[in-house]
Amino acid sequence: MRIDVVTIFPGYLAPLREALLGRAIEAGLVEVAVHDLRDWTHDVHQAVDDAPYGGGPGMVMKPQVWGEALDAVLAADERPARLVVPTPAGRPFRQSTAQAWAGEQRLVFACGRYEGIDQRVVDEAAARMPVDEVSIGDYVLVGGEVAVLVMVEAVARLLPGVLGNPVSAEQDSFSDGLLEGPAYTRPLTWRGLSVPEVLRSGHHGAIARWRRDRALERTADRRPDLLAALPADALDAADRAF
Ligand SMILES: Nc1cc(-c2ccc3ccn(Cc4ccccn4)c3c2)[nH]n1
Repeated sequence: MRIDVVTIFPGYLAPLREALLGRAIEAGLVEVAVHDLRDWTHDVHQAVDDAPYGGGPGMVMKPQVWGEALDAVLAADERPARLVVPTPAGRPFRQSTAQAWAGEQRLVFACGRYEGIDQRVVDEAAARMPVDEVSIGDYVLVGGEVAVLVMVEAVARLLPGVLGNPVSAEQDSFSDGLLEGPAYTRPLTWRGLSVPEVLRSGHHGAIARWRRDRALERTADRRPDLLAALPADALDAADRAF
């Protein structure tokens, strides 16, 4: 997969080159290119924003600069691309979104700032490629860069070879519709707190049942919406007894 990010703050994307994802890039499992939007300005002030038509607070990012930038970035590789535009007004980005995007050959992320990007950039792009306007949560950030870091990590970890132990991607929180339960490691007792006995019993059936019960308990407590959204056949009799 090739990932391109266009932003006026390229430095914000430096963390993509760290740790697990950095190693995946070095291993050639994923390519990442970060581009400075200002490279496609032509005025001395390198203007990327202007006042909003219709008035209102803040500034809007200019369509001409974005149009030239996206044309150039898309032309740099023949693989078909999906354009992703983070915005507070987007459809929710979920694990299912990450799973769908993990199958793409190419993702191009457009990081807005100010009050966002002129809508015509999205509308014009949508005439020639798939475009997703997505939100990573119900809170307002200052720009799209942090959202891109979140989404790139969620997608990249699903790519073959990126995670050391691929099984864990399948056993993700949300992959079975429930939150993950508590996890423990050594020491057996820490500050007077011990590890639940069952986890040391060696009884794999009992351990699986205990873990499922803790996941159900936590989901009911913290995300009842997820529980309500489970398909009817997702809970077996033992689950219902819980
Ligand atoms: N889940 C999300 C995504 C964002 C996000 C993504 C991109 C941009 C580009 C600019 N802003 C600031 C801004 C503030 C007010 C209204 C519009 N935009 C962004 C915010 N916030 N929260």
